[in-house]
Amino acid sequence: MLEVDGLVKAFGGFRAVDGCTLRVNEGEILGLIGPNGAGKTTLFNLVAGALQPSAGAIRFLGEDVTGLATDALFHKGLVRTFQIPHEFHRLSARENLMMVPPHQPGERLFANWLAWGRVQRAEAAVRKRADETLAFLELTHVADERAGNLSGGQKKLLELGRTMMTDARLVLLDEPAAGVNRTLLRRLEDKIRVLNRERGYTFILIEHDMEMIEKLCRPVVCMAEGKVLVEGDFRTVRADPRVLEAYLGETPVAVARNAAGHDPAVETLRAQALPREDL
Ligand SMILES: Nc1ncnc2c1ncn2[C@@H]1O[C@H](COP(=O)(O)OP(=O)(O)OP(=O)(O)O)[C@@H](O)[C@H]1O
Repeated sequence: MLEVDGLVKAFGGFRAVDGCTLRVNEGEILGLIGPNGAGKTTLFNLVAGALQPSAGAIRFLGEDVTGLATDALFHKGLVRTFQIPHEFHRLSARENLMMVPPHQPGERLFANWLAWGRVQRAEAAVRKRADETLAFLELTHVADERAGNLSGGQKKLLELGRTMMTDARLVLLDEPAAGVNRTLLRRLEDKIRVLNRERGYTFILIEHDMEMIEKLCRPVVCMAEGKVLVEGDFRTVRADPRVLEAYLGETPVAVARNAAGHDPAVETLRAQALPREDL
């Protein structure tokens, strides 16, 4: 579904993405992990058309989409969510969803005068889809609430809902678990799973929450220094010494020594870098 080949993004002399090659097959939930600064979000920005690559190629559904802008990709079914939700905070949750579908007839002044009935029918259809989306996400009770007043988890669910207002094929989720409480996190995981299994969405998910990665993602790709370091199922990636080395910035020998308990500082670092003993 998505083929990324030798992708590079340079900021001045620094390569945030440095020859990244990656495949995503239809139906997968691919987990993208890696230490801070590995280039994950920059890769998302390149794939979603928010940044122009310095080199390399991106193909989506067999078509070369390198350098296409976000809205062109959106129309092809490639959409993304943000680490920090981008809601219109003064609009209600429902209105936020209703804003998503492009080219609504009511957006054109003359259509409002000349084809009032058509505008009304189109708006009713979008409203129905928004209400179905809110029901799916179990957010009906906050449909009329200002989006700015929603909790962090509800905003993340609403972000997911925005992707459901389009005919998305590939959804890029940037840290969906960040700032979400445990209860809403379980719901978010369930909804991602249902969208994947029952509605045919393919996902790439950037996440530092290894529990979520383990539950949802196959395959898992670990990036470091702008490149794919290791790819495989969660257990394989977790067991790979290069992954621990990338997270801790240690040589394999030092990691092995510290794993034997010689340096309590590294144990602390490991606990901080890799929450809940996951890696
Ligand atoms: N616009 C920019 N200009 C200069 N450097 C940038 C820019 N955007 C990102 N970088 C740098 O590129 C590197 C990769 O950043 P990126 O945000 O892609 O990493 P990440 O893997 O998503 O990290 P995190 O897990 O912390 O979100 C970082 O060193 C970052 O400072």
